[in-house]
Amino acid sequence: MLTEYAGHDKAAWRTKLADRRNGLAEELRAEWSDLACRHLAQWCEVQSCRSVMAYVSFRSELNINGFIEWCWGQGIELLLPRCVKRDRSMQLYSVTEWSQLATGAYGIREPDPDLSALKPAGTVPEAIIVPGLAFDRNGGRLGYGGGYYDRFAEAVSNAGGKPLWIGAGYEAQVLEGAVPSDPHDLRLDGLVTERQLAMIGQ
Ligand SMILES: Nc1nc2c(c(=O)[nH]1)N(C=O)[C@@H](CNc1ccc(C(=O)N[C@@H](CCC(=O)O)C(=O)O)cc1)CN2
Ligand SMILES: Nc1ncnc2c1ncn2[C@@H]1O[C@H](COP(=O)(O)OP(=O)(O)OP(=O)(O)O)[C@@H](O)[C@H]1O
Repeated sequence: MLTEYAGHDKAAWRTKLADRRNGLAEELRAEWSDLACRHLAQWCEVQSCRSVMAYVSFRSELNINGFIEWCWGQGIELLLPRCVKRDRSMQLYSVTEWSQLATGAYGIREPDPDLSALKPAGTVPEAIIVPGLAFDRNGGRLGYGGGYYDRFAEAVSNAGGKPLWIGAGYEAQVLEGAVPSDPHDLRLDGLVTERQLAMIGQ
């Protein structure tokens, strides 16, 4: 039952799921990350994507750096978020090389505002690749609890945008049941793992 996960229980889930992800061997994480990057690139090619919002992995997250570099090679506009802690919003920057990043909020490598181009508020990428602690097969996602992506999804929706939201993680992060979910939580359109990129409900 979804209600049994409501509210503060998410915290216990986060600890358990972070431990599980941290326990995956580094070598396997690298191998799985490479496979997922290939699925992402292939999917972008089929979609003829011209702009993608990605993330720079931290801790033991699925590393999509290979995909980011593939986008650069293809001339696909690559957007990365910068956290604004004050109101827990995210601003988008267009990034063309790693040297434009600097260590930012939470120790995550983010666009350096002096070295990258800020996109106007309301910019809507065609696809948004979303990190997380856990996912389910119906578009549910559990993040770190900052609500950054949930707020961003609301802003995108208010701007009238309809991007494709693609969760990214290892198969080991995909729960067979439903992840704890609240009404404000972002729903994903697809999920990429080392196994495949699958659209939800297909
Ligand atoms: N690579 C990457 N970038 C991302 C995210 C992400 O999950 N992965 N985010 C996705 O939202 C945003 C950052 N959100 C974060 C929110 C909380 C914590 C964090 O360290 N939380 C503490 C516990 C709570 C606290 O101290 O405030 C922790 O986990 O120890 C980290 C990132 C934006 N950028
Ligand atoms: N659109 C929103 N507007 C205002 N507050 C929000 C919004 N979405 C989420 N929040 C708040 O943000 C907090 C964190 O939400 P939640 O626990 O769902 O985070 P999460 O999705 O796991 O984290 P993240 O998106 O950062 O990875 C909650 O207190 C929630 O009420």
